[in-house]
Amino acid sequence: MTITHTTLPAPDKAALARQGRAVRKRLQADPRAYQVPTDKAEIFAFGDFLTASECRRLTGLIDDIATPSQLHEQAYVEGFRTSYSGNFDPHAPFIRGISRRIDDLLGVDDNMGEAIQGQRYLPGQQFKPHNDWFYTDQDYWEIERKRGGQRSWTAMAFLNEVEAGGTTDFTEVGISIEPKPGVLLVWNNALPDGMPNEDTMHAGTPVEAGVKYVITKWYRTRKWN
Ligand SMILES: O=C(O)CCC(=O)C(=O)O
Ligand SMILES: [Fe+2]
Repeated sequence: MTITHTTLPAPDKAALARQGRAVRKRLQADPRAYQVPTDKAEIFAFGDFLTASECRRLTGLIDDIATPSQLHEQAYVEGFRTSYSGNFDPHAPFIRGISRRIDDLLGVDDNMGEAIQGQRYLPGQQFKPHNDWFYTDQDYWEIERKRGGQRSWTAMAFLNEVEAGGTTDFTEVGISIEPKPGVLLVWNNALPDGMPNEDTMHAGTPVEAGVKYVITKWYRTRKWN
């Protein structure tokens, strides 16, 4: 029997629906937001969210903090997420400023967001198709449940131009987004009713030439700690 994750109990469903509505309303009213035309998932893009100098500064910080990326799944799958990543110090004024700008854009309280993570992919490195929301039948959920619960929205920014490869592909929606420095992607990991949206499946495809740098901020339904 195949168990799809949408048939599992959905903790935080009401909160996800509520947060979904609030953020959707705010983004759709924002003239800077471009909404990807699909009814499968709510995906928005903002051009020039970060300046060139902010992008440069962030890539330098990623080089300082990056260590091999972790996966939430207990059984580590070889080759699944081969990038290097690390969390920025959320108290550093520069990071706090960027973090607040993302909170503001979404209209979400800053204590709901995880620490911003920086990520670097060298040629051959990738993040295979995955969902950002937690699989609540996995052992890690017991920990995540207590530190903020289910993930709601994701905000991810590209920091540089990649020579070849390294696109962000939403495999179920059928779009492939090329890294452009300063562009911020924002998407709802849940459906409007608060159930996990399987169609938010996405991948960082292998970098073929050059290096790829991104930052990601994941939001929870409750206070993150
Ligand atoms: O690097 C990418 O394009 C995708 C990154 C990603 O999926 C994530 O940080 O959750
Ligand atoms: Fe992701």
